[in-house]
Amino acid sequence: MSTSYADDSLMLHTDLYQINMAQTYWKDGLEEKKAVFELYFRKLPFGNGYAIFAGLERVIEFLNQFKFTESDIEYLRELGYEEVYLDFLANLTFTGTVKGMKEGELVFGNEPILRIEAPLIQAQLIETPLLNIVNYQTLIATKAARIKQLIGSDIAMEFGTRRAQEMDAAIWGTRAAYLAGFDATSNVRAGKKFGIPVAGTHAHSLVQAYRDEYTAFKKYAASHRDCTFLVDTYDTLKSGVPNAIKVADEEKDQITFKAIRLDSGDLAYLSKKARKMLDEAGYHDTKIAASNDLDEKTIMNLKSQGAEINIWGIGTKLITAYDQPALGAVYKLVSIEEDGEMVDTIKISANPEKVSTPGLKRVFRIINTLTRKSEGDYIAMDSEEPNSEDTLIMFHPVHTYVKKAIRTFEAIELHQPIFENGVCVYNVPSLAEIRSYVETNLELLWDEYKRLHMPEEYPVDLSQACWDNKMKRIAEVKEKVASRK
Ligand SMILES: Nc1ncnc2c1ncn2[C@@H]1O[C@H](COP(=O)(O)OP(=O)(O)OP(=O)(O)O)[C@@H](O)[C@H]1O
Ligand SMILES: O=P(O)(O)OC[C@H]1O[C@H](OP(=O)(O)OP(=O)(O)O)[C@H](O)[C@@H]1O
Ligand SMILES: O=C(O)c1cccnc1
Repeated sequence: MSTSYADDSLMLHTDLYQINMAQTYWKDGLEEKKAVFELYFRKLPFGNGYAIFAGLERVIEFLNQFKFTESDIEYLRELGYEEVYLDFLANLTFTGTVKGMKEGELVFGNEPILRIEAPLIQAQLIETPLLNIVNYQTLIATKAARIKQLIGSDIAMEFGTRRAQEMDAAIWGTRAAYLAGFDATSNVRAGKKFGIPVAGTHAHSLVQAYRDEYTAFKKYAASHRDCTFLVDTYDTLKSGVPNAIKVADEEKDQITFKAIRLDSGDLAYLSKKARKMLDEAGYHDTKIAASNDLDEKTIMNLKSQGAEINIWGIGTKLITAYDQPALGAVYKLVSIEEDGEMVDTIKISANPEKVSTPGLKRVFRIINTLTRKSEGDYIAMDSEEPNSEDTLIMFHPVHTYVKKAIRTFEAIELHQPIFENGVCVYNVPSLAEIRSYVETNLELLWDEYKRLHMPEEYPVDLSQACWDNKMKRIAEVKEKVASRK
């Protein structure tokens, strides 16, 4: 049996090693030592050309409630932590400064999505929950954006709750899908919690319960104005569609025959045949919904076969990010206080793509003022002002010979102040605002970056100063290592 606590919190929703590292720092008298961490992923998911950042609202909620409760401390006491350390933890509040992208921002590999400046202990304790939130929600938002991009003005319904990795994933996943362009969800709690439109049809069990399709549709029609009938329980074309039309004819003035739903068989073939039958019966406005393990690949396939489907119900493959179940965002230390000064830190790897970029940085989206399209993102040191430069040189951070010079540009800073010294200073936008932000942002990208298959690589470049700083730190580390030999 699990135990419920009246004062439950998410403070222990972290890895034990964070609490152990915090203990080391605290014991060493480092509770005020400042650190700067950045949260970013390296590789875009699903082979997509962009990702949609989601999760900020929950990150803010978490940081606003950053406080160990009595039962948290009691549990840590049971684990054997010493009393003086527990006293310190019990009094800990979040005093850090956070900058980051807006929710719904288009994000790319290797650019800091969130930047946390805080006492090392605090910054360390929040690593795991922040990654947990951002990794999942960003992944689902990106998957949803791929699907919505493909279906355009067709309706996308999120049906995944029964298949989601538990309840939190269903709720926050459907929010991520909605902000990235989905139109509705079947999850009623998500409707109540976030104001997402809820919608739904009926299950095969309705037909099975009445043991007869005609009766089931008739009874449904007697209790609902808007009707979508699931027509594939017995035989879609011989029984399902004819029964739906018969009931609609009989109940003409009582119901709106919104749609039929197909959930098995050859969806292209059945939808074309069903469309013809509905049209012949005069139901030109009745739509055809489809479900059954759909994702962007199947939908593209169905579209290429001329499927007559205008409502797509998508569950398992969206909510579980079936073809890539993790984003892989990381949280890296980029600067640390030493003798009262901040010094930049680096993590070296044999793989040049994995070498971290040291120092406090800002991210700019470089908009070409002639085309109003984005030329790429530009990561600069905190003190740099790209807008004051006449010509911006953008070069690939690994293959540096790949470069371009841009003269007509506007550099839009992507990081917003989120927390200042522990106080949230960010005006959290509504979901509707986030949705339209995603839409207008996608307009900034050339189509080559947006195609679903093998998109062009969107440039995420370092300023010269940022690149020089990185090279300097690499040289320093190499020298240090060499002198130890
Ligand atoms: N015309 C089509 N072209 C490509 N894929 C299709 C087409 N029609 C259906 N599909 C997809 O093929 C898969 C069919 O899966 P499956 O064989 O499990 O379903 P089924 O037998 O039709 O129904 P059931 O769910 O009852 O098993 C689904 O993912 C479905 O979305
Ligand atoms: O296929 P997904 O993308 O995961 O979408 C959700 C699925 O959930 C339902 O099936 P289920 O067999 O659970 O119940 P049903 O009896 O209502 O069909 C529905 O019919 C969809 O097929
Ligand atoms: O409303 C529906 O049709 C629905 C809801 C959840 C899962 N599958 C279908």
